[in-house]
Amino acid sequence: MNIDSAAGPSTEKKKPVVIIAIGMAGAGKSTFVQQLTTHLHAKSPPEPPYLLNLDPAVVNTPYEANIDIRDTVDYHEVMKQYNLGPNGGILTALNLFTTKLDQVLEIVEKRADNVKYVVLDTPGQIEIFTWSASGAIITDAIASSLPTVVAYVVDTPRSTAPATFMSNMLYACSILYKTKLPFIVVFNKTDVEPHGFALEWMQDFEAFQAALATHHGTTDSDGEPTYMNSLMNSMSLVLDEFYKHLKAVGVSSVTGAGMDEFFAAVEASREEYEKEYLPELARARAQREATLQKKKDESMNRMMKDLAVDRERNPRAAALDLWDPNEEEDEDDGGEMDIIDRNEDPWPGQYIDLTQARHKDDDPTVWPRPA
Ligand SMILES: Nc1nc2c(ncn2[C@@H]2O[C@H](COP(=O)(O)OP(=O)(O)OP(=O)(O)O)[C@@H](O)[C@H]2O)c(=O)[nH]1
Repeated sequence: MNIDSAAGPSTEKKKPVVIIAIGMAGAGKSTFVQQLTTHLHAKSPPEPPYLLNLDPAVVNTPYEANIDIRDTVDYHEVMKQYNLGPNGGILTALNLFTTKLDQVLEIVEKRADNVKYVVLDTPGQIEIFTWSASGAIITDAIASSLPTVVAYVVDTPRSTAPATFMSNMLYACSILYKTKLPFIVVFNKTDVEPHGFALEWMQDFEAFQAALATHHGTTDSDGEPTYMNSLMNSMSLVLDEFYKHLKAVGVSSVTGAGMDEFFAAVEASREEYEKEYLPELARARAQREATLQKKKDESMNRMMKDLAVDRERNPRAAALDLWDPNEEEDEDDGGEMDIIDRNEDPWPGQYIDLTQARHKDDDPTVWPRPA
């Protein structure tokens, strides 16, 4: 953070917070990211965020991304070469981009001292990011190096019907339990529809049930509650528990209303990340390492036993099988940077189309085809 010079040399610099903007198509993610940027630029001194666009299919972004997936993967080429439709194309483009994730992280970490926020705009088709392996890899990799928060953008005017609201909240719930990251529900477009009704439904399940009872289509021709109505009634009790684990704010990405509240929620989420997510991450990592070490030890013991048996059976071959210290080691292929950080000066031929690699005779790379 930019405050440490004022706070004295002993104060440790805070890491930037990564905000992952997720939401249904048309919820306003890109406009929200643009409004975040405007808000941070307007601060004194300005705090421009570091922006990553992960939507390969977006035609225009209303902000200038620092790293843009479209610089690395040509989504139309991916569709053509792999014979895919739009969703398959976006998913495959994201998979190809994920193969370069180490470079992205390296660049982001280099910028970490100079920015307070890193913002990720995700593909319009929500499930492509939230339910794909690459989405999970990107989220986990980022969250294991920097404090990360999910901003789940909701189209408020389209969520006023209890059934739509509940579907949206169930989706949010599934993302929360999948990522386990601090979670902010951002009720967007409050200039069109204030989000008071949503907060009330989240705080008081009886208010939600009352809204459900009065909403048309929730009773059958005999005036009895429909199956859907009963289901949603029960679900509202389940979701009541889930609502306790998240923060909710209302914003307008057009007027900028609610942005201060959003950033207050982000700061609270940073603390939550440090207190809850990090220890859990360390525990899971230690467990994984212990399991891996156990497996390694087991296979090493097995191999040593097999080797001993082989040597006993064939002592002549064993005598020839010696390590030669003069033998040359395999050379490291060096980490050539392909990801473009737009903050740096452009250079000729910086555009790298990953999909074109398949066509170069001298390049043996074969991109994996989707299953
Ligand atoms: N009135 C109003 N309109 C908004 C607001 N935020 C976004 N919009 C509009 O909603 C539409 C969708 O916004 P986008 O930012 O493109 O939504 P998105 O979620 O990025 O959409 P995808 O590209 O499909 O992922 C656009 O017409 C925006 O102008 C808001 O706060 N208020």
